[in-house]
Amino acid sequence: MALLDIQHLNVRLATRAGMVAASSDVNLRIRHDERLGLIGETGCGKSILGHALVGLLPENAVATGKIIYDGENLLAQPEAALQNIRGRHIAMIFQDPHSSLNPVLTVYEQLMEVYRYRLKVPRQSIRAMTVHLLERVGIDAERLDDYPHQFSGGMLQRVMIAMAIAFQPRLLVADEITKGLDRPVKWKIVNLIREVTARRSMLLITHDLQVARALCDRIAVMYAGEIVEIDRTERIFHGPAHPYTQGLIGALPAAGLHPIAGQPPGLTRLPAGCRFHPRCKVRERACSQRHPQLRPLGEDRYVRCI
Ligand SMILES: Nc1ncnc2c1ncn2[C@@H]1O[C@H](COP(=O)(O)OP(=O)(O)OP(=O)(O)O)[C@@H](O)[C@H]1O
Ligand code: NI
Repeated sequence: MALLDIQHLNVRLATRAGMVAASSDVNLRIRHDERLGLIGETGCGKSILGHALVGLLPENAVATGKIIYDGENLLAQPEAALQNIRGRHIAMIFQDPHSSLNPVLTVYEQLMEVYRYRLKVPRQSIRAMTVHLLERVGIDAERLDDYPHQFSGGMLQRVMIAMAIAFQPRLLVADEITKGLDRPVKWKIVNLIREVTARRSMLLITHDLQVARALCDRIAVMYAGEIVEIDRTERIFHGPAHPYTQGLIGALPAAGLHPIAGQPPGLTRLPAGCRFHPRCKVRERACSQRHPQLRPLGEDRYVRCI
């Protein structure tokens, strides 16, 4: 059985411009001890999907379908139950440390807040636990009383990782955690993520296909709110089945940097038929008429193409 089973998830966001279809009939399983990548162009709904898993959707969101964890549908749980799951079972590493950390608190004070909120233990033990936690992510104990602005981007990302693993969650949702980092720092963070996810599951949301390749067992490709392909990582890179995935791989430097022509559709006005057909190089007449389903294409392989 999967650790997390997303079934027929639809997320709609009410905006002035109309309803944004951020997730459309998403079916996705995250297995035990698996790192699953989620890739796709900007605005295709990756972060909204990630937030749905931790019960942190924006107020204007309406979600239907099921997110099954431990036999329970998270979408049907009251906030109190979700608070118990968040952090302890499913934790998110947020995109931007600068906006997620409080600038007027030292790193120790922020981590203490994280612990104090959950555990009724004396201050002394919290200090020791915090030192231990920071050591796990490669930060010296002597930096404990520094403020966020005294840390580099890579070090702040380590603090964010520490906060996310503080309660040993079974699933980490990591959203663009290497964004904006210099190359060497980025690969150090990748190695740290590999270490801290050695015996847990992760959904890794990223634009960086090389990072996804280095970390993930399987990759799900999202386009205009839909999953269009799921496969084992190496097959995604060596023999992608969906023309959109082929386009993403073809846009990599190693493949000659050929971007996919055109833009993704706005999520308030989706094209009929296959959502990718206006940009697809191999489209046929039926592609503008029939909306393809995600269908199995061999073991562990799914594609949404006619
Ligand atoms: N709070 C919100 N209210 C209304 N629309 C939103 C809200 N948050 C996101 N959206 C819209 O939902 C869609 C999906 O956004 P999301 O942030 O999930 O995309 P993404 O794939 O994570 O993009 P990126 O790669 O740029 O982070 C976008 O069209 C976005 O404009
Ligand atoms: Ni995002």
